[in-house]
Amino acid sequence: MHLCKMQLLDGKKTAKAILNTVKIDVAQRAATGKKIPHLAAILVGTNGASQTYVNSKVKACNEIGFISTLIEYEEEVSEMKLLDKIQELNEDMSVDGILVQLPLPAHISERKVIEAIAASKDVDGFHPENIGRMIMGEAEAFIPATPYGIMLLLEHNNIPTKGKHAVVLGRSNIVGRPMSILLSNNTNPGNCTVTVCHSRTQNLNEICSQADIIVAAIGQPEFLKAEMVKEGAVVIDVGITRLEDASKKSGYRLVGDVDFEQVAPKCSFITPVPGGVGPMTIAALMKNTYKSCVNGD
Ligand SMILES: Nc1nc2c(c(=O)[nH]1)N[C@@H](CN(C=O)c1ccc(C(=O)N[C@@H](CCC(=O)O)C(=O)O)cc1)CN2
Repeated sequence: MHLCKMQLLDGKKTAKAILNTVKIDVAQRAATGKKIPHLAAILVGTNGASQTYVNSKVKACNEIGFISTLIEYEEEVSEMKLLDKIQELNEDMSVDGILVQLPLPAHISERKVIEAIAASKDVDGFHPENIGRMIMGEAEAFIPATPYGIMLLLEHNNIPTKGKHAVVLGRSNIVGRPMSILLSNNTNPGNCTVTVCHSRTQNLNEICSQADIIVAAIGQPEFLKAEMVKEGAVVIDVGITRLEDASKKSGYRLVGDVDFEQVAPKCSFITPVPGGVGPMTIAALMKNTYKSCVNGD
């Protein structure tokens, strides 16, 4: 028997509400003759998931009144050509935000590309300058979109975090590491005691089962099982894997890092996949782009 009633943390609904407030702010800017936010997105290759995510970003821009420019390159594009384009966008005063969709093909250095983007236009928040500013708790920092989206999701749904033990599964630069910093900050949401777990962690089940909040970001479908979760925990699922499924029109189904069927009945709150963290990532990116535009006023 489960003691608590599980509630879905609806990322789609929360993202819509956030995007609506940004849309109102953009309309106000337009009415007063101020600059409209402009996002430039670069997509390399034909990875289906990356195409879906970039298209969602362009669609979100259109819906809230941003200007968007989509720049597409073939898989074989040279690193130099990509870096030249980034330089051009850095110098283009009409552009407020630049993102390069990840992952990139193996012949292109993601690090070089990220560092080539002007920190002031790095709305993905991946540039070392923004990471440093985030660690220092500086308000000017652009926070990486997925962890920022999760913080917004916790905030908008009034999830208590102060003093809680949060376990972050995964130590990637774009999710796990920044997530652990944001949750430990002296903010609301925040003020958690954070444990970061990874592939070398010992006693993982024991650590997870002590967590009040679990953020699963390891990219292994249905990794988090019921026996690893404490009754009443808050579970945030960052994973999105496409598994072949001939019964679906798309030919695949989306699966998170959490075994939702098993885990959900034990949780106080849990994010679904799809419709959880994904839409919040887009909403956070739009907020960063808006902020960049306002910074230029
Ligand atoms: N430059 C970046 N690259 C990548 C990032 C990023 O933040 N910046 N994060 C991920 C992918 N990502 C954003 O780009 C992303 C992932 C998922 C979603 C999303 O809305 N997912 C939907 C399902 C969509 C589907 O049908 O597949 C959902 O969860 O409901 C948006 C953005 C890696 N790369």
